Amino acid sequence: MSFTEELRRGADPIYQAIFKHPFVRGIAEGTLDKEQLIHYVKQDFEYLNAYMRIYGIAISKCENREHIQMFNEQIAFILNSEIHPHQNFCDRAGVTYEELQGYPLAPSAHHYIQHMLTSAYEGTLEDILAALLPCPWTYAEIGERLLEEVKPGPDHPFYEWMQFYGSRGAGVTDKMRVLLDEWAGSLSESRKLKLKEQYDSSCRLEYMFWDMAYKLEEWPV
Ligand SMILES: Cc1ncc(CN)c(N)n1
Repeated sequence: MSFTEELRRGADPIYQAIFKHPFVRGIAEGTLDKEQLIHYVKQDFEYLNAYMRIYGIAISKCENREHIQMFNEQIAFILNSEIHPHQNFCDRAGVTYEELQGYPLAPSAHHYIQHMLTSAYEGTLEDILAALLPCPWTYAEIGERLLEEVKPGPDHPFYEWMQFYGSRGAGVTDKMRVLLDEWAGSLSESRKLKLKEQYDSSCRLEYMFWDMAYKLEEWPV
């Protein structure tokens, strides 16, 4: 079993909890409230901004152009393509995308971003990949499962969202996995354990991000 297969297997209980989360079920059933969609997009716009900055930090640690190009392509993907699922939620909520931009982070989004930033500033490229990987991996699996289960037509309120994440194949997930498996091959068991902690924390924070959007989480004071 490859290192990233081990990571995925170890985090399976978290993946299963994500698949059952009421926000994810609400996408499948088309039952999310306007406020929940708006809260998600406000937070995810900032999350993806941070994610691109972390790619930038990763680029600063790359030793060759092939790896720089990979991270660069992923920044372009977020800027040019990952606006579509946000637009789907905005259309359903009856708001413009622009009016949901520039809001402060809610606690769980803040925690997730700080976790990735710590990996990026204190760690190596392996640490960064381990912390970043659950983002594309969980969404690809959610999208594939929802397409398979719901078989949505264009009249489903979240048709574009499901198509976007469910029909891209493994894409960026596979690219990151190939690199992480290659690099992990020469690491000690204790370093691999540290990477597993990075990965598991991001999986848990993916769950918390959905929960934050569903419950309209804000700072209590
Ligand atoms: C929190 C989060 N995680 C993952 C993704 C999918 N790139 C996202 N848009 N937002």
